[in-house]
Amino acid sequence: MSANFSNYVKGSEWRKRLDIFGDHHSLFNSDFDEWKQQRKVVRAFLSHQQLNQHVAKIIPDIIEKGLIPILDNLSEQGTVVDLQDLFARYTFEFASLIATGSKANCLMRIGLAENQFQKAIDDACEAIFARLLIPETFWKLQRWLGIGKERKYKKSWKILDKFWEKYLSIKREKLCEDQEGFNALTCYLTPHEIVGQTPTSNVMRGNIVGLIFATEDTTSTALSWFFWLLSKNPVSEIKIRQEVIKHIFPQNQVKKWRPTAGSLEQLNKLVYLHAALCETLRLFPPVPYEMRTPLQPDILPSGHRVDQKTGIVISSYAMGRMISIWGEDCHEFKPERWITKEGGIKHEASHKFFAFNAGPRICPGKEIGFTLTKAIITTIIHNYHVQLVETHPVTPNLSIVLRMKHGLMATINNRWA
Ligand code: HEM
Repeated sequence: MSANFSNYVKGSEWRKRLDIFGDHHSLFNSDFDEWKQQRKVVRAFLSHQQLNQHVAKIIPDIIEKGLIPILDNLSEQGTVVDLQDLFARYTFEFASLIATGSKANCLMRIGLAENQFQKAIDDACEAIFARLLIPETFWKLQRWLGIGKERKYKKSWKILDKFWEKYLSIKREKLCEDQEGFNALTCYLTPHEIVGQTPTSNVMRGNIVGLIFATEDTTSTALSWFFWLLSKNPVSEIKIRQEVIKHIFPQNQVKKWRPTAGSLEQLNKLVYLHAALCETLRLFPPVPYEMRTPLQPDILPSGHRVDQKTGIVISSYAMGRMISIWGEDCHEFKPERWITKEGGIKHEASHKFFAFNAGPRICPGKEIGFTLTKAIITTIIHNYHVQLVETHPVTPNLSIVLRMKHGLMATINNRWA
């Protein structure tokens, strides 16, 4: 993935199974020079100063106006909530704003309407997983007959197309009076200095839908497993609460905490929280495996010989649980393994900690992902007590994203009420 990157491509086998994220010109499905070009654009976008400023504004805004009223209400009513769904709404709200500038308003309608984008992505990811397991002729036959997971895949495609058309028409109408801050779609349509010429509608669709998926699904999945792991390791929750109090309220005037544009920086001081997040991503990487095809025969570091006919699957889920990589205690949740003797964050090489991929195709949204997760975790842990429903089954879904099959049911209690 790193040392011989150019020999290991996503290739046509990947593309035909994940075609919902665009063709061979789009970021997620391209290789070679096409990918380099798209990658340059997405990197420039994600590291742009204007985006950083926008992110610092919208995260506190979504939490204050969308999430906190819901959490307060759940606490007052004593209602059970599916945290996985709630997290997906929070991250979708964010993803929609940075990708298109449009508000999704899906935190307003909780309990009333399903998040259609999320449902379409979930169904598509399950169908893609099936496409990887069953013979090609079989899923192609299912697609032709419009049955099974292929029926859902087709429906998902239509829903995502509808979202895309809506985004595009809103944007085209409002382009001149765009007050929604820095977002990828405006950059594509303007065209912005980081994009150059406006790409085809197909490429834009693939990249925008892909960006929303990459932002939303990964971070909400990480959040769900984080709270599940914390429920099994209450000492870690206490440590995070103590750390928040120590660093955010140094004068000991402990009170409610809401993130503000200025306060997001404070989250970087929370070493134990960062360690607990890395530990979650080690044990439950939202993207549980990567697939590649070699262009030329090669010998893997393991000694295995591979050639053009070898489909390579690298399981980050398995890697996170290997004694040879993480030691005898690899199955334990131990945030301490990420903390140096001096109390700083211990950085692990990406080929060891593979949750964000490794090499040139490493996730370009890693830092934003950490900010997004830390802001909501700190808000929830400091202000509320989360009690998971003990009897509710928690199992991973069979999909290309490691979501929970039945969600994560919990009750919420406001600590300040
Ligand atoms: C916990 C959070 C996240 C995790 C675990 C994660 C993980 C990954 C992984 C494993 C890949 C490689 C997938 C592949 O092989 O195609 C990837 C790609 C990508 N991620 Fe993330 N991601 C996270 C958050 C984000 C966020 C918040 C953003 C955007 C703000 C983002 C944007 C992207 C993009 C654009 C790519 C495609 C890069 C390329 O193909 O060159 N990710 N991510």
